[in-house]
Amino acid sequence: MPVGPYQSPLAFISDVELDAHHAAQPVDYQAAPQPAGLKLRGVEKRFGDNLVLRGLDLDVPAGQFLAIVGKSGCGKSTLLRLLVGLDEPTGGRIEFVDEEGKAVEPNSRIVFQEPRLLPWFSVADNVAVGLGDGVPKAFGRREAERALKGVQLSEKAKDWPSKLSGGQRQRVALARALVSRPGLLALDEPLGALDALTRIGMQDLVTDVWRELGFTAVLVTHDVAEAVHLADRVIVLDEGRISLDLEIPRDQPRRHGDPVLAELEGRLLDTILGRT
Ligand SMILES: Nc1ncnc2c1ncn2[C@@H]1O[C@H](COP(=O)(O)OP(=O)(O)OP(=O)(O)O)[C@@H](O)[C@H]1O
Repeated sequence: MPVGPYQSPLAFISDVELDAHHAAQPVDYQAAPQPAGLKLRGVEKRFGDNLVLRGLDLDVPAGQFLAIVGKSGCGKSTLLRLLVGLDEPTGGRIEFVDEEGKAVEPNSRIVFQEPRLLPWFSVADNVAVGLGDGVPKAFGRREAERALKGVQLSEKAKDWPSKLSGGQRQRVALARALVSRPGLLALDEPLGALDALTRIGMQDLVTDVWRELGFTAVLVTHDVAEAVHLADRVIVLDEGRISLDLEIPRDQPRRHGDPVLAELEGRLLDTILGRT
């Protein structure tokens, strides 16, 4: 990604879309977080001749944890980008609703597979970037500390990102997304680059922050076990359509290897691989 010598540090983030996305959304940071549910009607996305999403209808209640799985190239990231406003549908509409079904303006954030931290900012300043421009410094510092505490990384606030492990960097990226108390959090394979044990720890952390903060979460993952472990509901995308919509029970603690969850994982895999 080319970064010219005279660009401001924040221009780098604009290049990776993040800040452009944040800057586009004026947010009242003092307001209580308001989970934003989703209402998709006939959502279509076309890139030239390539019709990637073919008229999706989907209702996601405010506060739900939805996971999207499917073969590589089926349109998962494309859908996620539409949900957070990084791109626009070429047909249909996406509406955001509160818990009573009333229309709301969502405060949405996204976490990518790569943490995309600014190497010349401290960990705390990287988190404060998530508040956008124009917030008072003391407020930014306080909120960054709060968000870092939420991802159990308070002791690293003053460090440079280069001193952190991959898992810690991804926790900073999560804190940067959460610092503005989003109503909708999109997660695009956020744990995909982590080793297996770090990944399990991060899965538990994501569950904890989701429970505590109450935002609507939409996770894209290649890992059906991860989808089943984290989400209330998993949808399978296949050639631009939803081929399975599966509710995942939360009536007992979720353990890796649980036979009920394993059966659901099997159904998801069979659907993705066309074995049904
Ligand atoms: N900006 C773009 N311009 C043109 N085509 C695009 C663009 N973004 C995505 N596509 C195409 O849309 C289709 C779906 O891509 P997308 O990244 O959404 O798939 P995915 O399911 O997330 O894949 P993966 O699991 O490999 O990440 C692909 O055919 C891709 O080439």
